[in-house]
Amino acid sequence: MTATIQRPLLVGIAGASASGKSLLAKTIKQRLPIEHIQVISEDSYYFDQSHLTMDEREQTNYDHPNSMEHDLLQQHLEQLKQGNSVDAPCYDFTIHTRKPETVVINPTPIIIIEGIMLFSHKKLRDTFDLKLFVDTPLDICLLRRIKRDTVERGRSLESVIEQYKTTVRPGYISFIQPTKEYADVIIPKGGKNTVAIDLVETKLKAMC
Ligand SMILES: Nc1ncnc2c1ncn2[C@@H]1O[C@H](COP(=O)(O)OP(=O)(O)O)[C@@H](O)[C@H]1O
Ligand SMILES: Nc1ccn([C@@H]2O[C@H](COP(=O)(O)O)[C@@H](O)[C@H]2O)c(=O)n1
Repeated sequence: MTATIQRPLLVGIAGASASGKSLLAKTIKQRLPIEHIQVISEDSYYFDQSHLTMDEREQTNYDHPNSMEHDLLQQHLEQLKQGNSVDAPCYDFTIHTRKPETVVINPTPIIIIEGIMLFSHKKLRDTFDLKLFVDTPLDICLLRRIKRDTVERGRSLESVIEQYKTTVRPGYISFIQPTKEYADVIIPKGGKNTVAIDLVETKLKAMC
């Protein structure tokens, strides 16, 4: 593997919210030389809502594909594939919109993109060289999400439960679960499945 590879290899990791996508991406990243791999989150591509009031932002369905700027993400991945840098948005979950600043992403030999609806957009889906789906039971995801969203995303327990019932669970059933069929590999236990991570590591090293 060399750091001068021209065309980055794009790995997509999809699955339910709090299924363990980020942990899986982080664990794979730790297996490879730091300068060869980076992780991008689909969450950064939620639409900017700075023109809306906080009340209006709270009404948005964040588990519907229309809440994400997938065309921009796809264009950015295409530019990275061609060896160009991109200016990626930064997202703030506590205020449901993008931060004013952007971040420069430079191409690396391997780029992992993780997010719930990555495989729901055909053109975006077709951009990936390897597609992984983290398959975690929804009750486990809910327990993890309650903990994470109250601790890290500034949410109350009541708001997490209400959002889960109205949009998160229905969104998973309508838009995320059906995309499992597009995955090359379905991974139970996510970031703690060392057998699957060993296999992905071997595959990535062979593909670069
Ligand atoms: N296999 C696992 N076992 C136990 N906890 C896990 C596991 N995978 C993830 N977690 C924890 O669950 C929470 C959500 O995981 P995360 O990777 O952020 O999910 P996602 O990126 O799919 O939303 C985090 O606190 C993470 O540490
Ligand atoms: N302003 C927002 C934007 C998104 N969400 C929720 O985030 C989930 C996706 O992110 P994961 O890291 O959990 O994969 C998604 O289920 C949205 O409901 C939000 O609550 N607020």
